[in-house]
Amino acid sequence: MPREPLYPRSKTPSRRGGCAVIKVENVCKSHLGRPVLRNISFEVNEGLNLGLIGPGGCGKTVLLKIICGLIRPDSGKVFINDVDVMSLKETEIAELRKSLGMLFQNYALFDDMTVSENIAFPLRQAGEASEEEIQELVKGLLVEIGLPTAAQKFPNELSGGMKKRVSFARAVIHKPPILFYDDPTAGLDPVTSSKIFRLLTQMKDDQGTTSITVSHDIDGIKDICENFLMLDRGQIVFHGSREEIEETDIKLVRQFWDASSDDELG
Ligand SMILES: Nc1ncnc2c1ncn2[C@@H]1O[C@H](COP(=O)(O)OP(=O)(O)OP(=O)(O)O)[C@@H](O)[C@H]1O
Repeated sequence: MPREPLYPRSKTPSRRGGCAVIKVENVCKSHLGRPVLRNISFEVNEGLNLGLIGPGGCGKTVLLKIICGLIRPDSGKVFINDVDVMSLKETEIAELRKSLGMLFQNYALFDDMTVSENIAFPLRQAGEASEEEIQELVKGLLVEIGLPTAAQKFPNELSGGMKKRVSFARAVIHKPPILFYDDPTAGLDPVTSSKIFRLLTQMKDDQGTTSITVSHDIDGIKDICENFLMLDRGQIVFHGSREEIEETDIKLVRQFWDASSDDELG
């Protein structure tokens, strides 16, 4: 029998029919006196995945953290489903984050919890699923991420790549309507990377998830994102569709896109 989504999309204010779910307006951020993000504005429409690309240190992670409410910008605004994230109190931001899925580079697994407990954490926090449902979902996800026997292991018994896969499972288990992935396949072998990209696409196709994916794996994200935004030294240098980025004559963008694709092939 088809189950209701565990985190029904209607629980968060949403605009449908291809409307903007994530809106970033004139965001600026400096760090230690240096500009990290300069006047960033863009939107991500419902059900789409935006690929956020650019050279190391150009500000991708900081931008993602600002959108999730983990870092405050110096100026500018972020709206998630029309809610002005900056206007929220800490407790409200914490509440909003429960409806987001986030996968950041530093895994952030709880060391004193087993793999199974780590993955189940967002569901237990939401308090909407029965223990039986939780166990079933965890088991299914463990198979999908290729770790069917790791349920009772602790994070310190896992390799970096395994931790990454567990973090991915934890980010998606509550089927959040909005997902942020910071380099979800970094450090993973090609087979596991394509598994993760497949799962990510499945989330989008099945749940209509809206997402932003930071990745250095251009070949990998080419097929899973509809649009791409490239940053360079904190500024947007490109925003458009896959067709547009493949045809762009902006030299910097061309070079980055082609070189990154070649790297992956080599
Ligand atoms: N809390 C913070 N707020 C603002 N800027 C920060 C903060 N922490 C680090 N930075 C700076 O932000 C800059 C951009 O870093 P960021 O991690 O966003 O780059 P990135 O594009 O994700 O790089 P990579 O591809 O290597 O992961 C760095 O120069 C860093 O010093």
